Amino acid sequence: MNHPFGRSHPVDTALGAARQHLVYAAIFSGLLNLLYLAPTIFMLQVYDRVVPTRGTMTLYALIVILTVALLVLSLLDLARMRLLLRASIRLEKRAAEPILHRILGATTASPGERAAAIRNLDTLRGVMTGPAILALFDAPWAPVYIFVCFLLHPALGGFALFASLLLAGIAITSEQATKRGAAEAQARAGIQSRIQDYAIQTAEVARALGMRQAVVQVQLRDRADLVDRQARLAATSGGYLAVTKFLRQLFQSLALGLGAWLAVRQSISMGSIFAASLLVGRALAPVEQILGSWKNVLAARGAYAGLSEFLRRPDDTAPRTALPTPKGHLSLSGVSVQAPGSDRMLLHDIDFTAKPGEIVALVGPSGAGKSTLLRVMAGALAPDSGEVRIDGASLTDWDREALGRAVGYMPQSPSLFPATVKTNISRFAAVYLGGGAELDAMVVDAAQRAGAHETIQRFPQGYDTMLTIREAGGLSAGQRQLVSLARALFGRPSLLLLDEPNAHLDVNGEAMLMKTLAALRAQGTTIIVSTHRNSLLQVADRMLLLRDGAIEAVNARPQAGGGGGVPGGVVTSLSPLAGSGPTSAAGEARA
Ligand SMILES: Nc1ncnc2c1ncn2[C@@H]1O[C@H](COP(=O)(O)OP(=O)(O)OP(=O)(O)O)[C@@H](O)[C@H]1O
Repeated sequence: MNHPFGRSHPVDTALGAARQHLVYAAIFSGLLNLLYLAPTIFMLQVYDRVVPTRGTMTLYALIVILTVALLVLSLLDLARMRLLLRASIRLEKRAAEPILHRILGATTASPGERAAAIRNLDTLRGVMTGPAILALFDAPWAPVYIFVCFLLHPALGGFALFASLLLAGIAITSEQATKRGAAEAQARAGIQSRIQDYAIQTAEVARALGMRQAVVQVQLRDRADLVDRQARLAATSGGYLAVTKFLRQLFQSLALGLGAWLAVRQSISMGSIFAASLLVGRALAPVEQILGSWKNVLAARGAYAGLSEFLRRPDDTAPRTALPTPKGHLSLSGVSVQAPGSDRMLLHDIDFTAKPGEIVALVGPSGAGKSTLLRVMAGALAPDSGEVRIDGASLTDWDREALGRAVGYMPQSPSLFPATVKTNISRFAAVYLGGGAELDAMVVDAAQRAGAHETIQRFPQGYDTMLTIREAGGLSAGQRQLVSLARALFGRPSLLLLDEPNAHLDVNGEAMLMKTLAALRAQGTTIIVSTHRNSLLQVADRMLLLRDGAIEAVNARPQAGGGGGVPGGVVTSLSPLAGSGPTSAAGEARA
């Protein structure tokens, strides 16, 4: 699929696309603000023209004009709201796709950063139709009201100018005072919501292990911290808002007083007294509006900055030149991976190659880096240095989607989606292949080769059984593993990466898996399989021993009777691999 926004900043592109609507909304705001003057002019005319001349006909005419002006004002207001709504829909349409692609496609982002990115887009879209943007649109028109005040009398104009500058100053001070706290509170709220989701998911374990009290206490502490931050922020911005409200009301009344004083001195007409008060009020209103919705303005700014930062990462979703379907030549050179946020090496300078029709068993003690290595080989995790190549092309040069369809990856935790078993196995292929008998046949073929067909048929609705959002998806650990294996085998991949595929399989399942792997090897599939159990080693051509993130040994398959070079066969070579014995399999492997 083409991602036309992959290379530039998709939010800027989307905002650019919504610009026309925003420009019209700004123009409408101008007209609206001119029409807001209508009641003031009406009042001036009533006091200064109608009352002194007792001109009832003039009054009727003025009422008609005022009614029309207010009607047009309401229609413009409605049209402006619709324009902003359209702009937000446009933002969603243009930005959601590239951002979702990046969220799922970025190899370097943490889950928190991915979750924040989509939340930021929602925030940005929400602000487009909220009161904050209206206040921002109205603010530039305040000078018009001040100008009209000047027309009434320079003293009134000067007063309006002073009042609006003072309130603008307060608004800027408020922004400075709350900026940092707001950003921190927003970041904490994001973390907090993720922790809470996790606590809900793991509630079962917490109940069983008597951890409820403790988990609740920890949650309460975190919540209290967040509430405290938010309360402090609200108190600060609330204080500024209260001062602003007080000053605005005071200034509005003082304008009336100033007008009366000027009228007594016969410098202005009677009508101008009230007009001055209304105009000053109108000129100051946007400042108060902006302060009232400042939280949203800050949130929008933070959201935009957050999205920009996220989108500055390398774009893994950008289209690449189509390469032929891979045959399965895998090579790693100098691959190193660091633990996020520390300099601990999870993988260190890995050099390794595998060719089509070969099964390599990845072994090593717990935490040796087997899963990490498989994730790197699958392109799920980008190495910090070094290169992974498939059929000679670097992973970064492959079109990730096309390559992914030729790769079968089965992670340690099956990670199934809340969809039907068929949809899961087919990797949502119906979206691009369309459904139909051919797809069904491919799904059943994958399930049969994974030894999952019979198991799936025993599910309540067979292949159409819906997996739930719950962590286990409504299946047993072994069943999940079978479905995940079938998904890995879907589409007959040329490179198969399996992370402990037999961890939950029964004896029959394991025997079936070994038969499948042998058959796939015969068809020329490259297979890398990590395991803690010795049985799978019987089908392996080579064994790669990892320890502390580094390759300790690569050796040919141990044959019964020591033919492969490991004295004592597979079983004796495995126990040290589990990390307990003093004699390492590596030593044996080197022998
Ligand atoms: N996201 C992560 N952040 C930090 N450290 C990590 C992360 N994932 C894995 N590790 C660390 O990387 C090391 C290797 O983990 P990995 O899961 O690759 O080991 P493994 O050999 O597959 O272990 P096992 O046999 O228990 O599955 C471990 O020390 C682990 O603590």
